[in-house]
Amino acid sequence: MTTIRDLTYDLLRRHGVTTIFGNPGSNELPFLQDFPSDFRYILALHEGTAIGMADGYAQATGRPALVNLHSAAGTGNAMGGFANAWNAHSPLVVTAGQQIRAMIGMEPLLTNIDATTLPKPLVKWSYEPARAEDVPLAMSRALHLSALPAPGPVYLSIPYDDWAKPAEPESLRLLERRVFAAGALDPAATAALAARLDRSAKPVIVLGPDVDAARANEHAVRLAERLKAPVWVAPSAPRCPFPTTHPNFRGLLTASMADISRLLEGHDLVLVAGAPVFRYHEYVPGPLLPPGAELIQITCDPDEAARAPMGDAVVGDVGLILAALADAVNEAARAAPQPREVPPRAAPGAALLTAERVLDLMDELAPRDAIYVNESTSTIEAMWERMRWEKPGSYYFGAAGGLGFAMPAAIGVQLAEPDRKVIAVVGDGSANYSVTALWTAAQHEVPVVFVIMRNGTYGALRWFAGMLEAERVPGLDVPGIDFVAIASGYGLEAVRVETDDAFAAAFARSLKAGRPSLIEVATAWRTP
Ligand SMILES: Cc1ncc(Cn2c(C)c(CCOP(=O)(O)OP(=O)(O)O)sc2=O)c(N)n1
Ligand SMILES: [Ca+2]
Repeated sequence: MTTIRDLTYDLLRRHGVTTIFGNPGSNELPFLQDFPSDFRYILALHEGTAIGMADGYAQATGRPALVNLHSAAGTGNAMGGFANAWNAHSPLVVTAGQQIRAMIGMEPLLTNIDATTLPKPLVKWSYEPARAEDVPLAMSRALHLSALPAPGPVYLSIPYDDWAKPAEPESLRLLERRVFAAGALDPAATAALAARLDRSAKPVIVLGPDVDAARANEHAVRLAERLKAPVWVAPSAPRCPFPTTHPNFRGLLTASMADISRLLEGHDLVLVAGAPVFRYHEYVPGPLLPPGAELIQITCDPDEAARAPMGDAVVGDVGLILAALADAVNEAARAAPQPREVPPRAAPGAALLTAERVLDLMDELAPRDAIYVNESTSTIEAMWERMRWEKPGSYYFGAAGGLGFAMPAAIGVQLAEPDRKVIAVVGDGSANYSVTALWTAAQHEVPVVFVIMRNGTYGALRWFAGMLEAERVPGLDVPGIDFVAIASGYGLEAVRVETDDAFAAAFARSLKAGRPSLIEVATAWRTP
């Protein structure tokens, strides 16, 4: 007899989902029992870590990742991770164990009350099957839906007595299903779009995370080079869609209406690909576009297209559309953009290391194809100015700005990219939100280099307090945290450094160690 559990694991195998991230409770044990030897379970000590690892893994593999949480409490602990995954278009299948069907009505302990409401609106679909026999179809639907455009997290609440029930023979058909999304523009639409770009006197390209998710960076380069157009990265960037060393690269757009229009001033056509229009952050009112500018957005997300406050939009496969446009546009007659001004390397030997000096040392010492998972929130701008990211999948940041992403996501990314070095750059405030990730890294020997930038304060909030003229705000300092002791407590090798030579030596050691390690580096706080 094929049980619901047997068929579910077969479905997961067919989708290549053989890694399960999770933190179990009694409701989850029947799903996990007789755990198949061709699967691996990555235990997180907190559900925020579990979903963060799954998010990093899903984004780096480009395939659905499964995270199994404990009923309502586990789901609640993961909600910050849902926010990041939702904004990142991350294909996550999140399951939570539900109480036994015979008791749910009495709401005993561990009942996930109104389970499907809990994760909304941060999921594409949320479901608790009416019958045990419906679980395989629900899992099949969840796996397909999480990956179909726009990708995103889905949630299943499954009563724990369902797993041992027999699967209906007809549900075995689910194993054969293949679901593909089309998504290229028809030739006429491509030609019309290309013609509009060719007619533009001064086009500019703004790229978002879905270009990197589609691994379409090279098509964006070809299009920018043929159009001889400068390229900005869309604001609040959770990924790097264009080589920062390319002469057309201009940098990360500041995340306010007024600043974006100022930076794009003089352009008559703004082509946005793979990003919402726009993921603003600070409120600095101003024109949504510079005078005389038109905007065209290419997005995989119908809602992004529908909610944009200006311009035209095309919904489709971002990679296919960029590739077709790069083939269709003419070689522009104008001069190619001149390379941007890159800040000089920070001076060595300062009494207290500047963040810029740490970033420069990492950029110089790390392999060129290293991957940075960032949560040092006051140094984002400096990273985009200084770091040389050239390959797809070189940078990740929590897409909803929800802290607690980087440390676990770095583990997920490293599991997905064993041949590239993953470096988590985390502020001494952010490092506390999913600090349990250090234990999982140690237990599974995932060789992430965790760099904790210790400036003793919530730096980004200090900047915001200034911008918002919010004076005399409490709770902005985080002094006296000993990350070396914390890391050692979780079984991780760790070192504290105060000088650039000591940092360089420790960082070089960590890069070669082949096992996880943490470096706590004291940096001078300064307003970005
Ligand atoms: C889950 C969560 N809680 C709180 C915040 C608010 N927050 C907080 C608390 C920040 C300070 C982070 O400080 P840090 O030490 O990690 O980095 P910097 O000192 O470089 O800013 S930035 C920010 O948006 C958040 N984004 N996400
Ligand atoms: Ca800090």
